[in-house]
Order: sequence, then structure tokens, then C-alpha cells
Amino acid sequence: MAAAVGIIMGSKSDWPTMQYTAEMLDKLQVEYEVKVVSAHRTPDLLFDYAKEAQSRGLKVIIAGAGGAAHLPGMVASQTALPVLGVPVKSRALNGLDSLLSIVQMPGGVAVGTLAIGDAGAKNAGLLAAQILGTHDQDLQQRVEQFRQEQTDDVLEQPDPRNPD
Ligand SMILES: Nc1c(C(=O)O)ncn1[C@@H]1O[C@H](COP(=O)(O)O)[C@@H](O)[C@H]1O
Repeated sequence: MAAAVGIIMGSKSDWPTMQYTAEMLDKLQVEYEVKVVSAHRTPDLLFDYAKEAQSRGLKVIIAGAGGAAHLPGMVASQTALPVLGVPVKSRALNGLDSLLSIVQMPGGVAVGTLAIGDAGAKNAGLLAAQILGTHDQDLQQRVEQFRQEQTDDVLEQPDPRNPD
């Protein structure tokens, strides 16, 4: 089946974070592709990727980047597909730079910004599945099942001192 979600990232060094997006999509049985694309280092590739995404069948793009994280915003400027931005934790500023450069888009070009780091990457996969689930009842059910299991896990083990 063709990929519905494109996971892109500014560098291969972002993969330890972005793997959590892939893991969530695997769990929810959503097809995706993974690629390093950088607004700074491979600008032509970025434009081609964003412009061709819709015609290749992608429905949502998830872009992770750290530091001066222009990737999500630049992708969003070149496609009408929904773009979710994941601020990757930077060494110098712990990802605050990544967060601010992704979240502070000018009005008129939207990027849905997730939390910094692993949790943001995980939630980007979940949110992409929820978006796709609005047109796919089976997927919506898998999302609901995932959430129910999460709830059950918490309720079954309410005492944090007793892991068994
Ligand atoms: N923020 C961007 C962009 C971009 O926005 O186009 N391209 C690379 N980067 C980021 O640079 C950081 C360091 O990259 P290296 O580890 O390759 O030096 C990564 O977190 C990457 O996302």
C-alpha cells in the first residue's frame, strides 16, 4: 500500500527521536515513508518533496528538526497537506530553539506543533493517525483501542511503588 504519512527530518541525527513517530504508526498499522530532507542542506530536495507529496498519495507530513528548525514551516509553505512539526531536542538549548522556530509561524501558513523530543514525536504519529482516522473507521477504532489499553494500564497499576 502507498504511504499515507511522510516522516521527514533535518538530519539522520534526528532519527533517535523520530523513531517514536514510526513506532506509533507501526502500532496503529499506518503506512509511512521515512527520509532525511533539510531546508538548509538540501533545499531543492525539500521543494521537490513538498510539491510532489500530494500527488504521490501522502495525506500528512510529519517534519522533525532541531535548532533553527525551518523544515516544517518551509514544507508547509509548499503543500496544502497538513504538516505536523516535531521540535527535536538540541544540544545547546535543549530544544527550546527548535520549539520556538517551529511554533511561531506567521498567520496564513499552518504547522501543528508537538512537544519537544520523544513525546512530541510519539504524539505526532498518534495525531496523524487521528487525522487519517476521520476518513477510515478501522483506523479510528485502532486509535480508540490504543487509548483504552493505555487507560487500562494506568487503572490496573495505580500504586507507583508496586510495579507487579
Ligand atoms: N533544523 C534543521 C534543518 C532544517 O530546518 O532544514 N536541517 C537540519 N536541521 C537540524 O540540524 C540539527 C543538527 O544536525 P546534525 O546532527 O546533522 O549536525 C538536527 O537536529 C537537524 O534537524
